[in-house]
Amino acid sequence: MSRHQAYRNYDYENDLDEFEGDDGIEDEEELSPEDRAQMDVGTAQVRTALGTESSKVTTQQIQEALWHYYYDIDKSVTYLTTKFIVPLSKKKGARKGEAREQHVSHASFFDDMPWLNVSKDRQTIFIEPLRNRGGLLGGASTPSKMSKLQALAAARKKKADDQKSEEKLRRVTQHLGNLSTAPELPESTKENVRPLCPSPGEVEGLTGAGKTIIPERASFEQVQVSDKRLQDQPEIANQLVQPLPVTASSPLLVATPSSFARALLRPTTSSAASSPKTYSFPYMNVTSSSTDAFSAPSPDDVVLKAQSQASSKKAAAPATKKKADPGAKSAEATTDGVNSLRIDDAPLPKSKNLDVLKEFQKTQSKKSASFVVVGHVDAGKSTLMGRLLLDLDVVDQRTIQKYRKEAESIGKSSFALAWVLDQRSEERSRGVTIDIATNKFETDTTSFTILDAPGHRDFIPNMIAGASQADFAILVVDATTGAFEAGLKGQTREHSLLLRSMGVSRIIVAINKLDTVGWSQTRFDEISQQVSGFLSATGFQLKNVSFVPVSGLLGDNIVRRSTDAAAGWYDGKTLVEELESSEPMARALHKPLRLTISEVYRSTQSPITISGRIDAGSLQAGDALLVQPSGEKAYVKSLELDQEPVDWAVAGQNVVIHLSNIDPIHIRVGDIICDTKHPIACIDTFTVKILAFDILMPMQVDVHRGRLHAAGQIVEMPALLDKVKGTVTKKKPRIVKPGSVARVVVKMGTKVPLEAGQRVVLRSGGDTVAAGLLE
Ligand SMILES: Nc1nc2c(ncn2[C@@H]2O[C@H](COP(=O)(O)OP(=O)(O)OP(=O)(O)O)[C@@H](O)[C@H]2O)c(=O)[nH]1
Repeated sequence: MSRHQAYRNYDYENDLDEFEGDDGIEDEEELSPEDRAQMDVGTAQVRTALGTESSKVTTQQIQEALWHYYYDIDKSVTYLTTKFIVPLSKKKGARKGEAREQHVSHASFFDDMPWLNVSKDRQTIFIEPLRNRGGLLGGASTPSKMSKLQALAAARKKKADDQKSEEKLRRVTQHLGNLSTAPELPESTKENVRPLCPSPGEVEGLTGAGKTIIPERASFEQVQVSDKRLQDQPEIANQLVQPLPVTASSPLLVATPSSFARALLRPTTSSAASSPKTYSFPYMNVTSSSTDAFSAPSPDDVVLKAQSQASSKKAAAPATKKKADPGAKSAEATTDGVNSLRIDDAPLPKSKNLDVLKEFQKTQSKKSASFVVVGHVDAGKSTLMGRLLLDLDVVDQRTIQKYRKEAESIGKSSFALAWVLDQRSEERSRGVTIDIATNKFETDTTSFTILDAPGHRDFIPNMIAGASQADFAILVVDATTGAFEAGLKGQTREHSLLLRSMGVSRIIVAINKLDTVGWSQTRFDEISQQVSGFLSATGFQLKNVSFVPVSGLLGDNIVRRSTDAAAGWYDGKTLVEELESSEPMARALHKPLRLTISEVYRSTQSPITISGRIDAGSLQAGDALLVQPSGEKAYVKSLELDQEPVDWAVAGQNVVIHLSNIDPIHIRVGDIICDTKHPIACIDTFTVKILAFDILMPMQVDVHRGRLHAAGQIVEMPALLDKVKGTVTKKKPRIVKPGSVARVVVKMGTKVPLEAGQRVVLRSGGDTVAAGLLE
């Protein structure tokens, strides 16, 4: 028996309390006789598997591995080998390598290179020259000795040369000291570093005597040597101005500019008349208009500013308030400008600036409600909803005939009604609902949204998504002999638990397929009784639970009363009547906007269209929204309710929103759309008060909230709580048993948009292990 199985079979009520809690928990766990026997057998098996290497590990190490891997011999052997045996041999290998490295020399390094194996007779032999190279033209190797006369002449020449160059250097240094391209600076600022590019003003200021004047639009030929002292000493002047071969008297001889030069350096406007063939560098041709180029807003800035002003009057109000502080205003304007910059150039949608809640109160003629249809696989959920839509004329008979023909062709004629909801080809070919299917219908009093959930256990996450959008639920139970019992052990039970955990309190139990049991009242009563007991144990109040005997396939007691004589014993409400008498949940109209995206797609109205139920708050066309976790802003281009364009929508409504000014990469199913001023936070650790459906311990879990699901881990279990009062009954339990309420801390792999008051479901290994409320 594995330890997990042992946990399941544990007598929690009697024994677990001793096991849990602070006291004595940290003590070493005693092995049971069963564990001890298994440990001994395992140890022997591991030693056999390790063979000669088994001497390298101790019995304690083997037993720790066995305990850790739940007596899995293979895993334990792999662990021991990698941890204790292979590293040793690796280390040995490493030491050998080190030793070898010490003996490696540069010469021996290339030993085995084939191109070094050249036979001796083919190797080049370098022969030393017999005597030193000679002097010029191969003359004597040492220079011949100078005569006394030659030496005297050479010494004089050298002295004269030295004197000449010293004098030259002195004069150049003196004149360099006098030269400056800048006006005299006050002493205090002389140390300051000059900017590399003087401003036009500075250039204009260089007019004092003794300065080389470079007028604002100086051309090569206009550069003149104006320093008198330099003019007096043309030799030095020539040396100084060599890079610009210009003299005061001679005009600069210039070649005709090439067409490339003409294109690149257009003729200067000022000198064009006097010297049309001269060109200036663009940066010397600075005009006041070009220096001011960025002082005024660009045409783009003007357009963006106008758009952002038009988009929201609300935004304009705080801006006017800030008039008193011009500094703050300009800072604000800059921030606004930056914020309004978008890659998408589409104009922002216009807003009618409606008071949405007032509008809602005015037009509240019909209730709107969403319900989720849940139950065990093949209980007949889709068929029941198909029938409902057919009998309410939402779907016409011709469509059903078409479906029937198509379904017949693949041998699934009984699924024709289910195909009204099951639209995917995979769902139709498998005869199984995979994802939530939505549809709408209206009665005299209410506008309903159907959320048809899949029954198969593999698609529980989709069922959770459906339940999170619903005001109430229809639990479909298959009355066929044996099917109900199977369902109660399966998803009838799990779905009910999930509904309760998701905050759904009203359930209509449709006891379906009663045609297969001849409309047996006994069967109906038996099922009603069992389901009542089970639901009340789950936490539902029986006043919120009602039972209707139906046949989805034949349409009895759904929209019309059953005409079957065998069903005459039932005089209660039809399914539709039960739906109409169900009150939708209270709407969080005054809270900040929250909408969980259930679909993202491209539509004719917009490349990014989303749909989902507004959990809280309201929105209208033109509104700015924030998408979390991407943190990107989007705008509501237009809205649809029940496939009709509308100006606004409120909490509780399933809405289609056509978005603009956002890249589709920033939006995914499961993301939250929220108010830009009161955004939902993205967190990676949260505390949740949960009801455990299975044994909980620090473990990996999948966290589900609506369409969002992400990997996480229970990292702490701070307390067990009293189910009714919520008070702490035990601190730091090591495990939480099924049916207990506890406070646990979950750490997520990534940050996700979650906030206090939201309901989450924890799943592990394909099972729902807990559900609860974020604290
Ligand atoms: N006899 C009889 N058969 C029914 C009735 N309702 C549904 N069925 C049959 O039950 C089968 C399953 O029906 P579905 O509507 O696909 O069941 P489901 O609960 O939606 O299935 P999943 O969504 O895949 O869990 C089909 O063959 C239906 O024809 C009914 O009232 N009477």
